[in-house]
Amino acid sequence: MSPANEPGPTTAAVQAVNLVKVYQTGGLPVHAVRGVDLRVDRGEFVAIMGPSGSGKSTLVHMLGGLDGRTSGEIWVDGKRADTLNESGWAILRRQKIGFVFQFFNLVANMTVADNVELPALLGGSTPRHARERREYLLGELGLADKADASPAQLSGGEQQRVALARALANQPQVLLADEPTGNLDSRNTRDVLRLLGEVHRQGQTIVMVTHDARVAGLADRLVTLLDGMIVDDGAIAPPRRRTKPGAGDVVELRG
Ligand SMILES: Nc1ncnc2c1ncn2[C@@H]1O[C@H](COP(=O)(O)OP(=O)(O)OP(=O)(O)O)[C@@H](O)[C@H]1O
Repeated sequence: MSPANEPGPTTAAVQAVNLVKVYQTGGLPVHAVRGVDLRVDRGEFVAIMGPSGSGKSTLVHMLGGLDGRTSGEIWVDGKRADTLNESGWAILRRQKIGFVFQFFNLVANMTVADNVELPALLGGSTPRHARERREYLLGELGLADKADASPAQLSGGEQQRVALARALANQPQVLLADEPTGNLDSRNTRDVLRLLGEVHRQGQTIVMVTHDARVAGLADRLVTLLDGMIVDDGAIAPPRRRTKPGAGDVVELRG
């Protein structure tokens, strides 16, 4: 293990050490993640790419304790996390981790505003701070006028943006995002990317799975998975010409 990957009370927001996941399906093992070492420092924005089935979702689920590991270590904010039980993970998630996944799991009988404010309140924010944060996030995502709606009254793309606002409500130590723009049209994708860029500039650590090179181009660093292993890990060069992201944008690797 390289010194940069040594676990412990470091500056890492989240870290995997020799992380392995083997699913057992009908007696046949599926090696989804095969010994991944990944350290994400505070304030970094890491995009994870790779072909379908390469283990991207499994990796980020394990980093957030949503999927158990087969072996290896997970560290969150300098503390060992893989040894936690379910309730330990639940507390850690509430305090330190924000999630945006393809299934948004908004609470159906609560308004959009309450859905977004809840994690901040559970994390100890004052009601005023939770409301201000919610107003900021929904405003940035073009959803200010939906605050009093219920999730069922929203489109899929709107629900996805509410899920992002909820994940960021608590200013988590790390945001884990799995295809956060997966269901969005280009205008809504722009809103989401603008917000991710902005919270990143404010210091938010982000680990994001994406299939879209334009979305990955927003990150500082691109990690590529293949067959459950990291095959490339390098900094992303900023675009030479600062223009709006477009279909023809090329992501350059310095790695
Ligand atoms: N619950 C499960 N049970 C059994 N096998 C699984 C399970 N979840 C994922 N797998 C398998 O693990 C491997 C990695 O899957 P994973 O979803 O992590 O890939 P991915 O890179 O995120 O793919 P995609 O880009 O299609 O979302 C695949 O072979 C998949 O079939």
